[in-house]
Amino acid sequence: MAQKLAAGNWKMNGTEASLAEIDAMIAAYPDPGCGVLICPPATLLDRLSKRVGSGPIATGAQDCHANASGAHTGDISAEMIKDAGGAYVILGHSERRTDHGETNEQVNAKAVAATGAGLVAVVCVGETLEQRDAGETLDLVGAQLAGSIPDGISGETLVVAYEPVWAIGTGRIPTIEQITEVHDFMRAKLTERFGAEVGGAVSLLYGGSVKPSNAAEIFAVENVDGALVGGASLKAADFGAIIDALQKS
Ligand SMILES: O=C[C@H](O)COP(=O)(O)O
Repeated sequence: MAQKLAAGNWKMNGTEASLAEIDAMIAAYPDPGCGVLICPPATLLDRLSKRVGSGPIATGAQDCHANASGAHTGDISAEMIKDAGGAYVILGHSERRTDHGETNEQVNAKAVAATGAGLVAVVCVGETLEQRDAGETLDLVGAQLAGSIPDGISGETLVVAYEPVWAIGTGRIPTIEQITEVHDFMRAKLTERFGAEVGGAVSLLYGGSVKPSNAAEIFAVENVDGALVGGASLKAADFGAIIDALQKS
């Protein structure tokens, strides 16, 4: 059975002062009944990891290089993330695929590096509005899953996030039927490739304009095991309300 996970992606937001939001969240949810993950910018990962200690909040990074070390200015490796206290790394986010031209093959290599270093890879997939309007969503998501996820993963080493590009930061979410269709499809594809045990154990997150006001209906979808939250993860009150909705789902 897949773990319920509320994951916050702070993107390129946050300084020392932002860590106070985490204190507020720990105080409000000392024992959340679901997994909670925060992926701050790399500059805060070590500080945040020390702040949350061995408590219920896990930390992670937003990207890693496929190599363990070397001449790659500006990049960080999976080993460095682990060393900074991170347990997860987001890979193939649409903002990386768009801003940095990341391909499925590169995401796959990064996932190999991440899991090899003992991290959980949070692999992101999702269509643009043009692709949805052209009826290409399932083909695109299927190709991203096939290309970005390496062989040999398990429910303990992989999380998949479905994030329609047109829903990210726009306040617009797909219909519940559309979310259901894609999540059922992803579960079926993972099961087909990795078998029922692994396919059923991979947490499938929905991401894109998740807020306290829409979280409960999204979490009611059978194959939605949680959310990858951007903007609403920056404020303890909003992210806390999303955690609360996930606990109750
Ligand atoms: O990684 C998170 C997603 O891109 C969603 O961002 P958002 O919640 O701000 O729409």
